Amino acid sequence: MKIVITRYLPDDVTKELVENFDVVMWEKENEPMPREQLLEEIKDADGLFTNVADQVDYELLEKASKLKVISTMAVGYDNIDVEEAKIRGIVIGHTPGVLTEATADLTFALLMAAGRRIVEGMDVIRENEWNSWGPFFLTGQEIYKKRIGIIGLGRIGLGVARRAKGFSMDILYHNRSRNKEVEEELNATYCELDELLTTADYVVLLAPSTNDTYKMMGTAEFAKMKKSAVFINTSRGTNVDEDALYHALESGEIFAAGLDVFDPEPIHSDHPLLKLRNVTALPHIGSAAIETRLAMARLASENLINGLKGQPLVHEVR
Ligand SMILES: NC(=O)C1=CN([C@@H]2O[C@H](COP(=O)(O)OP(=O)(O)OC[C@H]3O[C@@H](n4cnc5c(N)ncnc54)[C@H](OP(=O)(O)O)[C@@H]3O)[C@@H](O)[C@H]2O)C=CC1
Ligand SMILES: O=CC(=O)O
Repeated sequence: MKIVITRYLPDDVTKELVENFDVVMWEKENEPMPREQLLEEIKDADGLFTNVADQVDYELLEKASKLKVISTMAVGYDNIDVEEAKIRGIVIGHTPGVLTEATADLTFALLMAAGRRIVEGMDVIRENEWNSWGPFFLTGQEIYKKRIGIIGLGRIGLGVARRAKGFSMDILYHNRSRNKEVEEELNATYCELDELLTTADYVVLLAPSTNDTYKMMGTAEFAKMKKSAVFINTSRGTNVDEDALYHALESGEIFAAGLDVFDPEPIHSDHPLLKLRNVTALPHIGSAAIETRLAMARLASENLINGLKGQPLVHEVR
């Protein structure tokens, strides 16, 4: 059987794949296999090892007449046309859990960086704008004992909430359904989105990208937030109306934003949001800790091997 791997992966990750299958692997780690090549290679492939940046869409699936398993090295799978794959009997694997803590770390790092203007501080030094200590120079927002509102308190949201508890923060969350265990463990309070937006000092978005969450943060939502509030998005860029966010940040409707995800990705240095000093932006590195990425790659590999051997995947997208 043939498998296609769309990024270079180290030998210890691919060892078992190479022993079991004919492997076509793109030679670069940080650049995608060109779309034309992927569309060609997929024609006689049984398995695909992919990630958040490849579009596994109708066009690709139409060409993939032998494809049996799609394994993504990610928890989110909004880049895959799941419905179309299911119609074709293709199973899909993903990597929940192993990336939870690293992504929660990065989310909290962004929260602290945006709230306390950390990157802006470094820019000030680099640009020789540090003249003296000033009473209100680079003043940000406190974090300790402030209120955090988490939209989408699942695995990663829970990790963020646990970190917030360490900072004695008051924790609000909004999901479609309540999680009583989390409420007990963290003394977290469930509330409607409106209450979360109007009262939280830090609004953290961690819901998946779905039809329901598409641009769920827009003009009306940012207008409800406090002027001193900080918005953090480590979910997906599609969940946010970026024009509305730009306006809210530029006009001072909200204090700052910390963003790891954009729509589309990658963004370039001329992106309007990057012109704002109150934006801390990262290139989609939520799970980018070395141990985490290795665990994700190994899990994605296991999913692929199991699927092609006709065994249950460790984590199947249902
Ligand atoms: N920046 C990065 O590098 C990374 C980003 N991610 C993103 O984080 C997302 C979350 O991952 P993870 O925590 O593992 O996923 P989970 O499925 O564990 O959590 C998602 C949570 O979102 C809630 N949710 C779903 N739909 C809505 C909605 N319409 N409104 C409010 N809440 C909603 C769900 O609760 P309920 O069903 O009750 O609504 C659930 O608790 C991923 O889908 C991915 O997009 C993940 C890893 C790394
Ligand atoms: O964005 C990353 C993911 O794992 O989902």
